[in-house]
Amino acid sequence: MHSTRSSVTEMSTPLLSIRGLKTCFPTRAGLVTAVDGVDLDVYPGECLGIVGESGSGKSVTFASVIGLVRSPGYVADGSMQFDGIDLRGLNADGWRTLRGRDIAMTMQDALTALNPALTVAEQIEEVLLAHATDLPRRGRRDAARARAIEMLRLVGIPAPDKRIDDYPHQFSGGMRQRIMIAIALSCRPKLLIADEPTTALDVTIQAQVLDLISDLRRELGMSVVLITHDLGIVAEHTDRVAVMYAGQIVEAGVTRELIDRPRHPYTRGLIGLIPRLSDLDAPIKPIEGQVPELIGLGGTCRFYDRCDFRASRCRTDIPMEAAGLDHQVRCVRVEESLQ
Ligand SMILES: Nc1ncnc2c1ncn2[C@@H]1O[C@H](COP(=O)(O)OP(=O)(O)OP(=O)(O)O)[C@@H](O)[C@H]1O
Repeated sequence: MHSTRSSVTEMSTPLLSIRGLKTCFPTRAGLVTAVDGVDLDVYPGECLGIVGESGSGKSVTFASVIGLVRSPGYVADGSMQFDGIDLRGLNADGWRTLRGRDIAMTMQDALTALNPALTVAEQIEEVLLAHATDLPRRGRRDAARARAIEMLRLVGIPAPDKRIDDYPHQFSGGMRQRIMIAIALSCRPKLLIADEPTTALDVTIQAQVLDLISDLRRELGMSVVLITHDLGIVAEHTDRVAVMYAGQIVEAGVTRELIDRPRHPYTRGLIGLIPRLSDLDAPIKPIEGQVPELIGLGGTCRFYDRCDFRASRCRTDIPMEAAGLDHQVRCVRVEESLQ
């Protein structure tokens, strides 16, 4: 996301800057390149959406950013700078400090991410005692508990002073998601990575949790990366968006512009999946086919097999090109496909 830049991005230095990120998993079938040459910037205070079908590399990209790629996977190439820190140069201690304090990530499934054997109080206090730098030396534990209750109140848990001593299974799915957000935000991180924060929730609770993240972003002045497969959520809650397909970003830009003027045939397919408010009964036409196996790709556009506009000149590695103000696209047939 460089080249032509809009007013959203031109004034500030990115908080997180990723260039040429490549993350691989050795498997029996061969080397899976789950993330292949990703460039991304996240600016202070913004919400960046990462959208794409299942298996496009969204989670692995951000697992790489927080140093939690599952073994035997590894970051094979690229650079990642966060607030002046070279993330690839961090040792285990460095990661531990950064993860609790400056970058927090909420996982897709709150029930498995939370520890079932510890009360909510114990889980939030553990993070605070390890990372909060502004708790008083005397009465640290009491101060951590008070802060934990305040966090639960902030994310909308009723009667937080009583519920704080309950275990995760005593809460509903929506409440558990809120608790995970409370834990993630308890040290006031500069960056929150929210991976599918609402997939498991019904629509009303979904909207509440997403509104909560937006409100807290404004209140705490943090940046948010919102990972989702739902472009409808992106349209409502993000400032900029990157569309991922088969380990690469295929289109990126300011959300409004990208939704109003999508260029890549894949993005246009995803937009076709947003139900129109005026016509909720209209049939949704899914994008036919599947994301390709991420082994030995290269030498052709990755969307080739599923694309209605494929041509012989798509049989090469396609670079990202500027397509407008802070708008880039990885397609050599943009003009023809728009006619
Ligand atoms: N542990 C692993 N071993 C082998 N391959 C893996 C592993 N984890 C991820 N991958 C590969 O990376 C690809 C991208 O996974 P990732 O979880 O980033 O996708 P995603 O876009 O976040 O999808 P979802 O929305 O389902 O979470 C997978 O399709 C798979 O090929």
